[in-house]
Amino acid sequence: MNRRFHKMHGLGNDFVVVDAREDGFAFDAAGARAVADRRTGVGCDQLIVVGPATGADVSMRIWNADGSEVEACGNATRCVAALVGRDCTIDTPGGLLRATLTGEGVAVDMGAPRFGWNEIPLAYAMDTAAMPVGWGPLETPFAVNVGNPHVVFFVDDVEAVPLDELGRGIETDPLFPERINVNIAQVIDRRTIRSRTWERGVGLTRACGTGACAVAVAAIARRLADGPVTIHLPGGPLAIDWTPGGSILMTGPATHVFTGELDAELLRA
Ligand SMILES: N[C@@H](CCC[C@H](N)C(=O)O)C(=O)O
Repeated sequence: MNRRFHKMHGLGNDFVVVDAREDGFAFDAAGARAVADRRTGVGCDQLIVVGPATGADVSMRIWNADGSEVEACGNATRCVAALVGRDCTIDTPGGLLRATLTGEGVAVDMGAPRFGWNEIPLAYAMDTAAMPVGWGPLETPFAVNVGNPHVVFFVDDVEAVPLDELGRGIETDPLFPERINVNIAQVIDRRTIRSRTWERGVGLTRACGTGACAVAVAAIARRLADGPVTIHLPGGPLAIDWTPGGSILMTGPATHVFTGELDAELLRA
């Protein structure tokens, strides 16, 4: 039997969203890879399954294009709220999130960031606010877990960094036992930052919502910026607010692109 899906975007971060609130249908790694494959499947950065929940309005599961199941996806969280069509709570593997529909998009309370080396996680103890490590021109990153693991490198010009060449080596470095999302950030002024992300399990994407949260937290914690900060990603801007000790608030658009059907063959992958 074919299954309906929604192609949705969060600033060009590209999702296949399956609404399984009625039957709780789920994928496995092979099924997720088959759907995400841009040659033989539908193609997406992440496969998202919205399911029933206890203690929340809905649940959300997230698979990267390589089939890895992960804890958080900021851009897809806004898409799920837009699909639900009202303010809602969303149970994710990274924690319970609250989403509010605004006039122009969706605001999500992404919870409090975590900074402990074993909470990122890293393979061994070190200062996560200025890690004494480097890969080529990228040095001394800030590490933070915003539901999923990120490092942020501050650079002079995000366009000048060959993130396509450096990303995979950093993502898979043994220093990161669960791999890592890699962000580069250029501070324009205290309320404006440009950023690009190499996503764990995907590669370069047009936008990464949790990446934008990580960049804003890193910039505010290093006293390079003040919240609220606008993070300019290749796919467009996201507003992020955070006060040390508090939760991260992410506000941005969620776009419904089209509705389609997953071929039954793909579901048997
Ligand atoms: N696109 C996402 C992040 C998706 C998960 C990430 N690749 C990971 O492996 O943690 C976002 O908008 O946050």
